Amino acid sequence: MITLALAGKPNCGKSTFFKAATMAQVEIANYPFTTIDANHGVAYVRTTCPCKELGIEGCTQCQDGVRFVPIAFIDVAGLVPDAHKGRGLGNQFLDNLRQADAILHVVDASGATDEEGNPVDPGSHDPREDIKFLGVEMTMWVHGILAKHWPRIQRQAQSKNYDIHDGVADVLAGLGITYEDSLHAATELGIDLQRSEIKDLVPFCELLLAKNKPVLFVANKMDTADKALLAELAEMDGVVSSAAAELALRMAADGGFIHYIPGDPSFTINEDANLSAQQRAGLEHLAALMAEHGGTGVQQAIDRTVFELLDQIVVYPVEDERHFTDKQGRVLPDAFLMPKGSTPKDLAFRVHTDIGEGFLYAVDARTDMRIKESTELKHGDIIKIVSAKK
Ligand SMILES: Nc1nc2c(ncn2[C@@H]2O[C@H](COP(=O)(O)OP(=O)(O)OP(=O)(O)O)[C@@H](O)[C@H]2O)c(=O)[nH]1
Ligand SMILES: [Mg+2]
Repeated sequence: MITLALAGKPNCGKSTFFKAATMAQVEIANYPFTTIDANHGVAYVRTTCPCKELGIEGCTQCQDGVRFVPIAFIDVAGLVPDAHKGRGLGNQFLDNLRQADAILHVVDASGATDEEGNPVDPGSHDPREDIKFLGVEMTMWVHGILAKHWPRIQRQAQSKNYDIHDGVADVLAGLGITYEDSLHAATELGIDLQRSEIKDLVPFCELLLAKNKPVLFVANKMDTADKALLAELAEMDGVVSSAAAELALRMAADGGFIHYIPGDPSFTINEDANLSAQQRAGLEHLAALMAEHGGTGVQQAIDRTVFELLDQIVVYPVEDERHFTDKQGRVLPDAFLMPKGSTPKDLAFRVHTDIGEGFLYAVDARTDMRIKESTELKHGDIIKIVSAKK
């Protein structure tokens, strides 16, 4: 499963974002290091369910044609500058980022927390200062891991059957870094690792990370941020969000007060909702905020990370290609996230190793035509796999 992690300095709203996205019970408070042990949960990527477009009745897998595909989500303890040297609560939290395919870097755009995450008057800290540090911490953490092993790797790489890139891949495998990643990064930088001193390998580590842990910048607390500053942050190719607003909306929807599908630009108040004047005013305030920004940004941040940074598509395997169902008659029962460039055979293996091994051919359910095993699947494809193994 695709795994995303939330990272950033303490008190910027990571757990609020996590709670809104997963509806898990987690601790949220206005002081640094509220979260110590990482929270793990399930969040969802939003996509359009093909059932509407195809006019298929009886889909129970989507809400009004909006389909949510699960991903794993991790909320990590706050990081402070020099965390890689053990500052703050140390670098063990960087370790939690290992499992993540991509990172959402949450920044408190309201400037209401200093660089250590302590509450300060809104606007008294410049959030632009918080943007760079995560990349620096992550790079220096990877550099630290490599440094620990560097003399041994260089020594071993003098032997014939052990290349220096094998050494890099061995110690950084936990981060998903491979032999090819190391080779490509060294080639791109024009460096010979065998002759490099570890102190000169910071750009190498930075490049390895850029390729393996893409980061989306999330300017959170937009509800209390300075408008001009927010516009500037939005220009930096990130997503502007209010995790607190999203959490309030999801709780209100859960309580039956409003109709809101996560990621929608607006919501409607249910007519029979018994709301106090204060609750109604709160919802009106949220509606105005969403109208200004086109939504709360929480779902948008997750979707952009998965579809743009990680280049995923959603594919629907079915067993009955005429009715778009499984054998039990359930409409579009599964939705799989797969990297762009995946083929029907990759999908077969994703369904089950046996199905992959017995792969015979695939049928595009929309056209009812056979497709080649090497055909590149498209976002929204509905595919029947025919396999010798059942
Ligand atoms: N105004 C506003 N406040 C927010 C928003 N998101 C979170 N907060 C507040 O920011 C404070 C910190 O929120 P948390 O979610 O605990 O932050 P965190 O990043 O998990 O903090 P640590 O676990 O300490 O690293 C709380 O008082 C939240 O209510 C937001 O979108 N807008
Ligand atoms: Mg937290």
